[in-house]
Amino acid sequence: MAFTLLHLTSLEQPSSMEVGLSSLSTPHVILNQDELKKIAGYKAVEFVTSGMIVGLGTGSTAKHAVDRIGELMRQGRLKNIVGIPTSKKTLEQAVSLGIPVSDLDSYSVVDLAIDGADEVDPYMNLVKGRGGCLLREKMMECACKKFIVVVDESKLVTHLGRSGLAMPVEVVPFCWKFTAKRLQDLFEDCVAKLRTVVCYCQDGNKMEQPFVTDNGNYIIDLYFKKDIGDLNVANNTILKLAGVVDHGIFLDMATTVIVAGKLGVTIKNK
Ligand SMILES: O=C(CO)[C@H](O)[C@H](O)COP(=O)(O)O
Repeated sequence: MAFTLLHLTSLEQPSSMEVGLSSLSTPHVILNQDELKKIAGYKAVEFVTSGMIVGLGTGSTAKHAVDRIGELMRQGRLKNIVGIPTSKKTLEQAVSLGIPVSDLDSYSVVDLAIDGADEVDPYMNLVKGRGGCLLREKMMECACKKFIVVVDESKLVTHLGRSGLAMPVEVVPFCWKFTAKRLQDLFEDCVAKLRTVVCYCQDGNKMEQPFVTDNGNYIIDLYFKKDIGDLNVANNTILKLAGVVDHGIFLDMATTVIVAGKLGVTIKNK
């Protein structure tokens, strides 16, 4: 794997960030997490060239990349792009920006995908799906020649699953409690929880409902108290369980990881 460290000031910056970045020459300027996400997202778009089929990821970091593609298309600096969105939300964003969109049925090979991640380990393995779009993301990212992951430095971990945060698994709604129990039993000291969202009823009362993915499925979030061990074993064991559609462990898929941190941008290639 090769590393490149760029200083933030060496990036071509969006106008809205000019104030924050031009003052980077002054010590002690601290960029917030969203500014770092934007820097990573914009940097990835430098790898997009006219005529490409581009996988459009989902989440607050990927959103910046999609915005930037739209901006460059409006300016005529990128032409003939076709976007393959990984969620209904990204589809809406792309359409609103005037980016032509299609799907994997029409384009089974994607030139380049840009997407965020929840965790990135030193081998460029990922946890994805805390935004709930892991299945479409995995389908698209399996089909792409290059997969650029864009993150701020808070997403870097030494080992996936140790953060104490969720490892998402998409399951069919049918007997989801049964599947959740079986998932929990696969690992020592693991807690499986159905992901829910709070809705407001007409009478103003709050109600908790299962989070439903774009594919009509539920998400079971796994929380590990102990190391999940060999990632390939975890990957296969979870996938084998009937009722599981897919999970958020993305092994050996990223070809480039762009990390925006307080000291600069790191680009890591496979
Ligand atoms: O996998 C994802 C959505 O399913 C996102 O890429 C991941 O959750 C990172 O999101 P963000 O960029 O908002 O931190």
